[in-house]
Amino acid sequence: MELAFIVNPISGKRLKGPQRVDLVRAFADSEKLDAVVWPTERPGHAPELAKQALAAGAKRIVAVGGDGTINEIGRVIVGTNCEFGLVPMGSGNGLARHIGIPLGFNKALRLAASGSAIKVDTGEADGRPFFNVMGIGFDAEVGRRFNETEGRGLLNYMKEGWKAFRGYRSLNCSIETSSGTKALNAYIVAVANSSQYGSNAFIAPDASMTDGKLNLVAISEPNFLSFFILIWRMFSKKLYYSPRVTPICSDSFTLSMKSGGFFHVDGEIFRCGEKLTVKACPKSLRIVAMAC
Ligand SMILES: Nc1ncnc2c1ncn2[C@@H]1O[C@H](COP(=O)(O)OP(=O)(O)OP(=O)(O)O)[C@@H](O)[C@H]1O
Repeated sequence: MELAFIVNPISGKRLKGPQRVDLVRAFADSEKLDAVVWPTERPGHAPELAKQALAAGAKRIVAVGGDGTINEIGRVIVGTNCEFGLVPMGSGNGLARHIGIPLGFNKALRLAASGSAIKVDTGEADGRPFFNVMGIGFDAEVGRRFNETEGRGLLNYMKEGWKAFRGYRSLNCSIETSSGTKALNAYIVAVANSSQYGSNAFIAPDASMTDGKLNLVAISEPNFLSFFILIWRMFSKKLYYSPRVTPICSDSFTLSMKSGGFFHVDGEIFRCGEKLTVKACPKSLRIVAMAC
């Protein structure tokens, strides 16, 4: 078996359910690919299927889903020789957008099956691989709320963001890198491997996935007006112009907080203690990409 398509039938909004799986099967048949097409049946199923595909000798595994599905499969592939293809079917598709994958289903399928792969960096937070963005503070709080709602998409994400904004207070943390330690009172601390959360909301507009580094972006507590200005700056790639934003580029970060809390990796929420180590893993993933 050359190729394995792992299809999350419930992610995003387009072509949901069995028809998504059928379309991938029809594509694999029409192109006469030496491929299997496996749908995921529950959360946590994609990593099991990815392990199965690796054990069966797949040379390329294609994730058909959103950033959560990409993370579930990517964390099995990272550090191996197996190539990774993406067919973006999520609500934000941050990683796919960063690496120039077409959002159209057929174009993306074609590229994922036959495009060439390049080696890119990945990140690790508390030992958990991430490919797009990880974060603590407000960032993790919005992710936690978003995961608990049925609704998907940018509008629902912003709705949850607004609800969280009304009750959230910043956290004191210190950020240690090889060039020193910085104490901050931050509302959001995000560490980005790619440039955007998804839906063209750029948290680290200058991020590169081949520089061996990650981009930490700390944002101090906004008021009502600056909350909306920050959002506008994100969508216009101008976040770093804000006086509330501190960007730091490094190959590793140790974040120390007064108490433990939550962090997210690519939108998946986990608990952390008072210290959280985030590091870059240079050139650790072979991914089909048009840009990086
Ligand atoms: N058959 C299934 N039923 C329910 N949940 C599933 C199934 N297969 C996968 N999942 C879970 O669906 C979750 C959401 O998937 P994913 O993140 O890819 O989509 P999304 O949230 O719509 O997109 P994005 O991450 O871009 O916002 C994942 O955490 C995954 O574990």
